[in-house]
Amino acid sequence: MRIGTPLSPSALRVMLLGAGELGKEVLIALQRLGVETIAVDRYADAPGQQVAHRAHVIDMSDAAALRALIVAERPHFVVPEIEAIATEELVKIEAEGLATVIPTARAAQLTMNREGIRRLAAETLGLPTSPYRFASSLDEMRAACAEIGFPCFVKPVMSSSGKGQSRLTSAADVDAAWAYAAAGSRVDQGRVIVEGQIDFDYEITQLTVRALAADGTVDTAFCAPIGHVQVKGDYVESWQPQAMSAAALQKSREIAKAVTDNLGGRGIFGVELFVKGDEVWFSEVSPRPHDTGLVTLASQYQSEFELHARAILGLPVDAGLREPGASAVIYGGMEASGIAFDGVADALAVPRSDLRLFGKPQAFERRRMGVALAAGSDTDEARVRAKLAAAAVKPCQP
Ligand SMILES: Nc1ncnc2c1ncn2[C@@H]1O[C@H](COP(=O)(O)OP(=O)(O)OP(=O)(O)O)[C@@H](O)[C@H]1O
Ligand SMILES: NCC(=O)N[C@@H]1O[C@H](COP(=O)([O-])[O-])[C@@H](O)[C@H]1O
Ligand SMILES: [Mg+2]
Repeated sequence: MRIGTPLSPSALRVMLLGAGELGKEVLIALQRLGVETIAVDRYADAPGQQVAHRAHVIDMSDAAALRALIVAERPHFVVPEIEAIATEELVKIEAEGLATVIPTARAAQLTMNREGIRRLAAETLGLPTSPYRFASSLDEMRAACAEIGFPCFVKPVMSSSGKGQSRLTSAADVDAAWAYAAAGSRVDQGRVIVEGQIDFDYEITQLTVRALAADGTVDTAFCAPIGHVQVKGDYVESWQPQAMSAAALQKSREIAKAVTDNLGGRGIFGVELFVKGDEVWFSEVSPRPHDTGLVTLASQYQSEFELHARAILGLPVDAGLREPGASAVIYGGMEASGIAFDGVADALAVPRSDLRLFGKPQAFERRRMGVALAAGSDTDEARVRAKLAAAAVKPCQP
Protein backbone atom coordinates (compact mmCIF):
# COMPACT_ATOMS: atom_id res chain seq x y z
CA MET A 1 0.00 0.00 0.00
CA ARG A 2 1.47 3.35 -1.05
CA ILE A 3 1.73 6.41 1.13
CA GLY A 4 0.27 9.44 -0.59
CA THR A 5 -0.24 13.04 0.43
CA PRO A 6 -2.41 13.74 3.48
CA LEU A 7 -5.64 15.63 2.77
CA SER A 8 -5.48 14.74 -0.92
CA PRO A 9 -7.12 11.90 -2.89
CA SER A 10 -3.88 9.89 -2.68
CA ALA A 11 -3.81 10.00 1.16
CA LEU A 12 -3.24 6.86 3.18
CA ARG A 13 -5.69 7.19 6.08
CA VAL A 14 -5.36 5.65 9.55
CA MET A 15 -8.07 5.95 12.22
CA LEU A 16 -7.21 5.46 15.90
CA LEU A 17 -10.03 4.27 18.16
CA GLY A 18 -8.88 5.82 21.40
CA ALA A 19 -6.59 8.83 21.41
CA GLY A 20 -4.93 8.92 24.81
CA GLU A 21 -1.22 9.29 25.54
CA LEU A 22 -0.33 6.08 23.71
CA GLY A 23 -2.36 6.93 20.63
CA LYS A 24 -0.92 10.44 20.54
CA GLU A 25 2.59 9.02 20.03
CA VAL A 26 1.35 6.59 17.35
CA LEU A 27 -0.38 9.48 15.55
CA ILE A 28 2.82 11.56 15.63
CA ALA A 29 4.82 8.61 14.25
CA LEU A 30 2.25 8.11 11.46
CA GLN A 31 2.22 11.80 10.56
CA ARG A 32 5.99 11.81 10.27
CA LEU A 33 5.60 9.14 7.60
CA GLY A 34 3.06 11.24 5.70
CA VAL A 35 -0.11 9.47 6.80
CA GLU A 36 -3.49 11.21 7.14
CA THR A 37 -4.67 10.60 10.69
CA ILE A 38 -8.09 10.51 12.34
CA ALA A 39 -8.37 10.42 16.14
CA VAL A 40 -11.52 9.13 17.84
CA ASP A 41 -12.26 9.19 21.56
CA ARG A 42 -15.13 9.39 24.03
CA TYR A 43 -14.37 13.00 24.99
CA ALA A 44 -13.20 16.14 23.18
CA ASP A 45 -9.57 17.28 23.05
CA ALA A 46 -8.14 13.90 23.99
CA PRO A 47 -4.31 13.94 23.70
CA GLY A 48 -4.20 12.34 20.25
CA GLN A 49 -7.01 14.52 18.95
CA GLN A 50 -4.77 17.51 19.53
CA VAL A 51 -2.28 16.27 16.91
CA ALA A 52 -4.41 14.38 14.37
CA HIS A 53 -5.71 15.79 11.08
CA ARG A 54 -9.29 15.20 12.22
CA ALA A 55 -10.97 14.37 15.51
CA HIS A 56 -14.31 12.75 16.31
CA VAL A 57 -16.07 12.21 19.63
CA ILE A 58 -18.29 9.13 19.68
CA ASP A 59 -19.27 6.30 21.99
CA MET A 60 -16.93 3.66 20.56
CA SER A 61 -18.91 0.86 22.21
CA ASP A 62 -21.93 1.89 20.06
CA ALA A 63 -21.74 -0.40 17.01
CA ALA A 64 -23.91 1.80 14.79
CA ALA A 65 -21.99 4.98 15.60
CA LEU A 66 -18.68 3.21 15.01
CA ARG A 67 -19.77 1.84 11.63
CA ALA A 68 -21.20 5.20 10.53
CA LEU A 69 -17.92 6.93 11.29
CA ILE A 70 -15.82 4.33 9.47
CA VAL A 71 -18.13 4.53 6.45
CA ALA A 72 -17.86 8.33 6.46
CA GLU A 73 -14.07 8.49 6.87
CA ARG A 74 -13.10 5.39 4.87
CA PRO A 75 -9.78 4.81 6.68
CA HIS A 76 -7.47 2.17 5.17
CA PHE A 77 -6.48 1.06 8.68
CA VAL A 78 -8.50 1.08 11.90
CA VAL A 79 -6.27 0.92 14.99
CA PRO A 80 -7.87 0.16 18.37
CA GLU A 81 -6.04 2.04 21.14
CA ILE A 82 -8.30 1.06 24.07
CA GLU A 83 -10.22 -2.11 24.92
CA ALA A 84 -13.78 -0.82 25.26
CA ILE A 85 -14.86 -0.81 21.61
CA ALA A 86 -17.74 -2.49 19.76
CA THR A 87 -15.31 -5.16 18.56
CA GLU A 88 -18.04 -7.44 17.17
CA GLU A 89 -18.75 -4.63 14.69
CA LEU A 90 -15.02 -4.44 13.84
CA VAL A 91 -15.15 -8.16 13.02
CA LYS A 92 -17.95 -7.45 10.51
CA ILE A 93 -16.21 -4.39 9.10
CA GLU A 94 -13.03 -6.39 8.55
CA ALA A 95 -14.95 -9.28 6.96
CA GLU A 96 -16.68 -6.88 4.56
CA GLY A 97 -13.27 -5.52 3.52
CA LEU A 98 -14.26 -2.00 4.58
CA ALA A 99 -10.97 -1.46 6.47
CA THR A 100 -8.04 -3.44 7.86
CA VAL A 101 -8.20 -3.70 11.64
CA ILE A 102 -4.85 -3.70 13.51
CA PRO A 103 -3.64 -6.24 14.36
CA THR A 104 -6.90 -8.11 13.59
CA ALA A 105 -10.52 -7.62 14.64
CA ARG A 106 -10.40 -11.00 16.37
CA ALA A 107 -7.40 -9.92 18.47
CA ALA A 108 -9.25 -6.77 19.55
CA GLN A 109 -12.33 -8.84 20.39
CA LEU A 110 -10.49 -11.52 22.35
CA THR A 111 -8.46 -9.05 24.44
CA MET A 112 -11.24 -6.59 25.26
CA ASN A 113 -12.61 -9.21 27.62
CA ARG A 114 -10.32 -10.92 30.13
CA GLU A 115 -12.31 -14.12 29.68
CA GLY A 116 -11.53 -14.32 25.96
CA ILE A 117 -7.78 -13.93 26.24
CA ARG A 118 -7.43 -15.96 29.46
CA ARG A 119 -9.28 -18.96 28.04
CA LEU A 120 -7.28 -18.73 24.82
CA ALA A 121 -3.93 -18.58 26.66
CA ALA A 122 -4.61 -21.15 29.38
CA GLU A 123 -7.11 -23.55 27.78
CA THR A 124 -6.34 -23.40 24.04
CA LEU A 125 -2.60 -22.66 24.08
CA GLY A 126 -1.87 -24.41 27.41
CA LEU A 127 0.29 -21.55 28.72
CA PRO A 128 0.99 -21.21 32.45
CA THR A 129 -1.26 -18.59 34.10
CA SER A 130 -2.53 -17.88 37.60
CA PRO A 131 -5.41 -20.17 38.66
CA TYR A 132 -8.71 -18.44 37.80
CA ARG A 133 -12.49 -18.58 37.90
CA PHE A 134 -15.16 -16.30 36.42
CA ALA A 135 -18.20 -15.10 38.33
CA SER A 136 -21.36 -13.21 37.34
CA SER A 137 -22.90 -12.59 40.76
CA LEU A 138 -21.79 -11.93 44.31
CA ASP A 139 -22.67 -15.53 45.27
CA GLU A 140 -20.67 -16.95 42.39
CA MET A 141 -17.78 -14.71 43.29
CA ARG A 142 -17.85 -15.83 46.91
CA ALA A 143 -17.66 -19.46 45.75
CA ALA A 144 -14.89 -18.65 43.25
CA CYS A 145 -12.77 -16.91 45.91
CA ALA A 146 -13.22 -19.87 48.25
CA GLU A 147 -12.02 -22.26 45.53
CA ILE A 148 -9.05 -20.12 44.49
CA GLY A 149 -8.08 -19.19 48.04
CA PHE A 150 -6.52 -16.02 49.43
CA PRO A 151 -4.79 -13.77 48.62
CA CYS A 152 -6.50 -13.38 45.26
CA PHE A 153 -7.24 -10.64 42.77
CA VAL A 154 -10.69 -9.66 41.50
CA LYS A 155 -10.99 -7.65 38.27
CA PRO A 156 -13.95 -6.70 36.06
CA VAL A 157 -13.68 -8.72 32.82
CA MET A 158 -13.70 -5.41 30.95
CA SER A 159 -11.38 -2.84 32.47
CA SER A 160 -7.81 -1.60 32.24
CA SER A 161 -5.15 0.31 34.18
CA GLY A 162 -6.28 -1.41 37.40
CA LYS A 163 -9.77 0.12 37.31
CA GLY A 164 -12.10 -1.89 39.55
CA GLN A 165 -9.27 -4.23 40.63
CA SER A 166 -8.88 -5.43 44.26
CA ARG A 167 -6.48 -7.69 46.10
CA LEU A 168 -8.41 -9.77 48.63
CA THR A 169 -6.75 -11.26 51.68
CA SER A 170 -9.81 -12.94 53.24
CA ALA A 171 -13.50 -13.71 52.73
CA ALA A 172 -14.27 -10.47 54.56
CA ASP A 173 -13.05 -8.54 51.46
CA VAL A 174 -15.45 -10.16 49.00
CA ASP A 175 -18.45 -7.80 49.22
CA ALA A 176 -16.38 -4.64 48.86
CA ALA A 177 -14.41 -6.13 45.94
CA TRP A 178 -17.63 -7.00 44.09
CA ALA A 179 -18.98 -3.47 44.52
CA TYR A 180 -15.66 -1.92 43.49
CA ALA A 181 -15.46 -4.11 40.37
CA ALA A 182 -18.98 -3.07 39.32
CA ALA A 183 -18.03 0.60 39.71
CA GLY A 184 -14.70 0.25 37.85
CA SER A 185 -15.90 -1.71 34.84
CA ARG A 186 -15.71 0.25 31.59
CA VAL A 187 -18.82 -1.46 30.29
CA ASP A 188 -20.91 -2.68 33.19
CA GLN A 189 -20.94 -6.38 32.58
CA GLY A 190 -21.40 -7.61 36.13
CA ARG A 191 -18.78 -10.27 35.46
CA VAL A 192 -15.39 -10.63 37.12
CA ILE A 193 -12.31 -12.81 37.02
CA VAL A 194 -10.93 -14.14 40.29
CA GLU A 195 -7.20 -14.89 40.02
CA GLY A 196 -4.94 -16.60 42.49
CA GLN A 197 -1.95 -14.47 43.42
CA ILE A 198 1.31 -15.31 41.67
CA ASP A 199 4.20 -14.79 44.06
CA PHE A 200 6.58 -13.35 41.45
CA ASP A 201 10.13 -11.95 41.83
CA TYR A 202 9.41 -9.32 39.18
CA GLU A 203 7.05 -8.67 36.27
CA ILE A 204 7.84 -7.68 32.71
CA THR A 205 6.26 -6.51 29.51
CA GLN A 206 7.65 -8.37 26.52
CA LEU A 207 6.98 -6.03 23.61
CA THR A 208 6.60 -8.15 20.50
CA VAL A 209 6.25 -6.76 17.00
CA ARG A 210 4.77 -8.58 14.04
CA ALA A 211 5.91 -6.80 10.89
CA LEU A 212 6.16 -7.51 7.18
CA ALA A 213 9.45 -9.08 6.08
CA ALA A 214 11.13 -8.50 2.72
CA ASP A 215 9.66 -11.73 1.34
CA GLY A 216 6.11 -10.65 2.19
CA THR A 217 5.66 -12.94 5.22
CA VAL A 218 5.12 -11.64 8.76
CA ASP A 219 8.19 -11.79 11.04
CA THR A 220 8.25 -11.58 14.84
CA ALA A 221 10.78 -9.32 16.60
CA PHE A 222 11.24 -8.94 20.35
CA CYS A 223 12.18 -5.77 22.22
CA ALA A 224 14.38 -6.02 25.29
CA PRO A 225 12.26 -6.94 28.36
CA ILE A 226 10.70 -4.05 30.29
CA GLY A 227 10.56 -4.23 34.08
CA HIS A 228 7.88 -2.27 35.92
CA VAL A 229 6.29 -1.45 39.24
CA GLN A 230 2.50 -1.37 39.60
CA VAL A 231 0.50 0.28 42.36
CA LYS A 232 -3.20 -0.59 42.62
CA GLY A 233 -3.02 -2.26 39.23
CA ASP A 234 -1.62 0.79 37.47
CA TYR A 235 1.96 1.24 36.33
CA VAL A 236 4.02 3.90 38.10
CA GLU A 237 7.52 3.17 36.87
CA SER A 238 9.17 1.13 34.09
CA TRP A 239 12.69 0.46 32.85
CA GLN A 240 14.43 -1.33 30.01
CA PRO A 241 16.22 -3.72 29.92
CA GLN A 242 15.07 -5.84 32.87
CA ALA A 243 17.87 -8.26 33.85
CA MET A 244 16.65 -11.86 33.62
CA SER A 245 18.05 -15.38 33.48
CA ALA A 246 18.56 -16.77 29.98
CA ALA A 247 15.97 -19.47 30.73
CA ALA A 248 13.32 -16.97 31.88
CA LEU A 249 13.96 -14.76 28.86
CA GLN A 250 13.63 -17.71 26.51
CA LYS A 251 10.37 -18.85 28.15
CA SER A 252 9.01 -15.31 28.02
CA ARG A 253 9.65 -15.13 24.31
CA GLU A 254 8.15 -18.56 23.68
CA ILE A 255 4.98 -17.47 25.48
CA ALA A 256 4.91 -14.14 23.63
CA LYS A 257 5.39 -15.93 20.31
CA ALA A 258 2.61 -18.44 21.01
CA VAL A 259 0.11 -15.74 21.95
CA THR A 260 0.97 -13.27 19.19
CA ASP A 261 1.09 -16.01 16.51
CA ASN A 262 -2.44 -16.96 17.49
CA LEU A 263 -3.71 -13.36 17.50
CA GLY A 264 -2.02 -12.70 14.14
CA GLY A 265 -1.97 -9.58 11.98
CA ARG A 266 0.65 -6.84 12.13
CA GLY A 267 1.53 -4.42 14.90
CA ILE A 268 3.06 -4.25 18.36
CA PHE A 269 1.84 -6.34 21.30
CA GLY A 270 2.60 -5.88 25.01
CA VAL A 271 2.79 -9.34 26.57
CA GLU A 272 2.58 -9.09 30.38
CA LEU A 273 4.43 -11.81 32.25
CA PHE A 274 5.21 -12.70 35.87
CA VAL A 275 8.66 -14.17 36.59
CA LYS A 276 9.99 -16.15 39.53
CA GLY A 277 13.47 -17.59 39.07
CA ASP A 278 13.30 -19.42 35.74
CA GLU A 279 9.50 -19.77 35.89
CA VAL A 280 7.23 -17.54 33.78
CA TRP A 281 3.44 -17.02 33.83
CA PHE A 282 1.33 -15.30 31.19
CA SER A 283 -0.85 -12.52 32.64
CA GLU A 284 -2.43 -10.67 29.71
CA VAL A 285 -1.61 -9.05 26.36
CA SER A 286 -2.37 -5.73 24.70
CA PRO A 287 -2.57 -5.99 20.89
CA ARG A 288 -1.36 -2.37 20.80
CA PRO A 289 1.34 -0.23 22.46
CA HIS A 290 1.63 -0.77 26.21
CA ASP A 291 1.77 1.96 28.86
CA THR A 292 4.94 0.50 30.45
CA GLY A 293 6.47 0.72 26.95
CA LEU A 294 6.51 4.53 27.15
CA VAL A 295 10.11 3.92 28.30
CA THR A 296 11.03 2.98 24.73
CA LEU A 297 10.78 6.68 23.82
CA ALA A 298 14.07 7.00 25.75
CA SER A 299 15.71 3.61 25.25
CA GLN A 300 15.12 2.19 21.75
CA TYR A 301 16.13 3.27 18.24
CA GLN A 302 12.45 3.00 17.34
CA SER A 303 9.92 3.49 20.13
CA GLU A 304 7.01 1.05 20.49
CA PHE A 305 4.89 3.74 18.80
CA GLU A 306 7.18 4.00 15.78
CA LEU A 307 7.31 0.21 15.62
CA HIS A 308 3.51 0.07 15.63
CA ALA A 309 3.27 2.72 12.90
CA ARG A 310 5.82 0.93 10.72
CA ALA A 311 4.24 -2.48 11.26
CA ILE A 312 0.78 -1.09 10.37
CA LEU A 313 2.13 0.36 7.14
CA GLY A 314 4.01 -2.81 6.17
CA LEU A 315 7.43 -1.16 6.62
CA PRO A 316 10.65 -2.65 8.06
CA VAL A 317 11.23 -2.41 11.83
CA ASP A 318 14.24 -2.39 14.18
CA ALA A 319 13.28 -3.47 17.71
CA GLY A 320 16.79 -2.90 19.05
CA LEU A 321 17.70 -1.31 22.38
CA ARG A 322 19.82 1.85 22.09
CA GLU A 323 20.67 2.36 25.76
CA PRO A 324 19.20 1.72 29.23
CA GLY A 325 16.18 3.87 30.00
CA ALA A 326 13.35 4.45 32.48
CA SER A 327 9.95 6.11 32.77
CA ALA A 328 8.07 7.49 35.80
CA VAL A 329 4.41 8.50 35.80
CA ILE A 330 3.12 11.99 36.64
CA TYR A 331 -0.38 11.87 38.17
CA GLY A 332 -2.91 14.69 38.30
CA GLY A 333 -2.94 14.69 42.09
CA MET A 334 -6.16 16.74 42.08
CA GLU A 335 -9.57 16.97 40.52
CA ALA A 336 -9.60 19.98 38.22
CA SER A 337 -9.81 20.92 34.56
CA GLY A 338 -7.23 22.85 32.60
CA ILE A 339 -4.48 22.38 35.19
CA ALA A 340 -0.98 23.88 34.96
CA PHE A 341 2.44 22.32 35.51
CA ASP A 342 5.18 23.98 37.56
CA GLY A 343 8.73 22.66 37.78
CA VAL A 344 9.12 21.70 34.14
CA ALA A 345 12.51 23.45 33.89
CA ASP A 346 13.71 21.65 37.04
CA ALA A 347 12.59 18.34 35.59
CA LEU A 348 14.38 18.91 32.31
CA ALA A 349 17.55 19.98 34.15
CA VAL A 350 17.94 16.33 35.20
CA PRO A 351 20.64 14.86 32.90
CA ARG A 352 19.36 12.87 29.89
CA SER A 353 15.74 13.44 30.91
CA ASP A 354 12.68 14.22 28.83
CA LEU A 355 8.96 14.75 29.45
CA ARG A 356 5.64 14.06 27.85
CA LEU A 357 2.76 16.15 29.16
CA PHE A 358 -0.28 14.59 27.55
CA GLY A 359 -2.58 17.62 27.56
CA LYS A 360 -5.63 15.84 29.03
CA PRO A 361 -8.29 18.50 29.58
CA GLN A 362 -9.37 17.12 32.95
CA ALA A 363 -7.18 15.95 35.84
CA PHE A 364 -8.12 13.39 38.50
CA GLU A 365 -6.19 12.39 41.59
CA ARG A 366 -4.92 9.15 39.97
CA ARG A 367 -5.19 10.10 36.30
CA ARG A 368 -1.94 9.79 34.35
CA MET A 369 -1.26 13.29 33.03
CA GLY A 370 2.35 12.93 31.94
CA VAL A 371 5.47 10.83 32.09
CA ALA A 372 9.13 11.55 32.75
CA LEU A 373 11.71 9.67 30.68
CA ALA A 374 15.44 9.27 31.18
CA ALA A 375 18.43 7.43 29.80
CA GLY A 376 21.41 6.35 31.86
CA SER A 377 24.53 4.19 31.87
CA ASP A 378 22.38 1.47 33.49
CA THR A 379 18.71 1.12 34.50
CA ASP A 380 19.48 2.10 38.13
CA GLU A 381 20.78 5.47 36.98
CA ALA A 382 17.95 5.90 34.48
CA ARG A 383 15.33 5.09 37.15
CA VAL A 384 16.76 7.61 39.60
CA ARG A 385 16.74 10.27 36.90
CA ALA A 386 13.20 9.51 35.68
CA LYS A 387 11.82 9.60 39.23
CA LEU A 388 13.65 12.85 39.98
CA ALA A 389 12.27 14.46 36.85
CA ALA A 390 8.72 13.20 37.53
CA ALA A 391 8.83 14.46 41.12
CA ALA A 392 9.98 17.90 39.95
CA VAL A 393 6.79 18.38 37.91
CA LYS A 394 4.07 19.89 40.11
CA PRO A 395 0.52 19.83 38.78
CA CYS A 396 -1.29 22.88 40.14
CA GLN A 397 -4.58 24.73 39.91
CA PRO A 398 -4.66 26.95 36.82
N1 LIG B 1 -2.82 -12.94 39.66
C1 LIG B 1 -1.99 -11.98 40.03
N2 LIG B 1 -0.93 -12.25 40.84
C2 LIG B 1 -0.08 -11.28 41.23
N3 LIG B 1 -0.19 -10.00 40.86
C3 LIG B 1 -1.22 -9.65 40.06
C4 LIG B 1 -2.17 -10.62 39.60
N4 LIG B 1 -3.06 -9.99 38.82
C5 LIG B 1 -2.69 -8.69 38.79
N5 LIG B 1 -1.60 -8.47 39.54
C6 LIG B 1 -0.91 -7.17 39.71
O1 LIG B 1 -1.77 -6.13 39.26
C7 LIG B 1 -1.26 -5.54 38.07
C8 LIG B 1 -2.39 -5.14 37.14
O2 LIG B 1 -3.10 -6.29 36.72
P1 LIG B 1 -3.68 -6.35 35.23
O3 LIG B 1 -2.60 -6.13 34.25
O4 LIG B 1 -4.44 -7.62 35.10
O5 LIG B 1 -4.68 -5.10 35.28
P2 LIG B 1 -5.16 -4.16 34.11
O6 LIG B 1 -6.33 -3.44 34.65
O7 LIG B 1 -5.32 -4.97 32.87
O8 LIG B 1 -3.97 -3.16 33.93
P3 LIG B 1 -3.32 -2.60 32.56
O9 LIG B 1 -4.43 -2.18 31.68
O10 LIG B 1 -2.48 -1.45 33.06
O11 LIG B 1 -2.48 -3.71 32.02
C9 LIG B 1 -0.28 -6.55 37.49
O12 LIG B 1 0.66 -5.94 36.65
C10 LIG B 1 0.31 -7.12 38.79
O13 LIG B 1 1.25 -6.22 39.36
N1 LIG C 1 -3.27 0.57 30.52
C1 LIG C 1 -3.93 1.11 29.38
C2 LIG C 1 -3.46 2.54 29.10
O1 LIG C 1 -2.54 3.05 29.70
N2 LIG C 1 -4.10 3.19 28.11
C3 LIG C 1 -3.84 4.56 27.77
O2 LIG C 1 -4.56 5.41 28.64
C4 LIG C 1 -5.54 6.14 27.90
C5 LIG C 1 -6.78 6.40 28.72
O3 LIG C 1 -6.44 7.29 29.73
P1 LIG C 1 -7.56 7.94 30.67
O4 LIG C 1 -8.16 6.79 31.45
O5 LIG C 1 -6.77 8.90 31.52
O6 LIG C 1 -8.58 8.60 29.77
C6 LIG C 1 -5.79 5.33 26.66
O7 LIG C 1 -6.36 6.10 25.61
C7 LIG C 1 -4.38 4.84 26.37
O8 LIG C 1 -3.60 5.83 25.75
MG1 LIG D 1 -1.95 -5.33 32.82
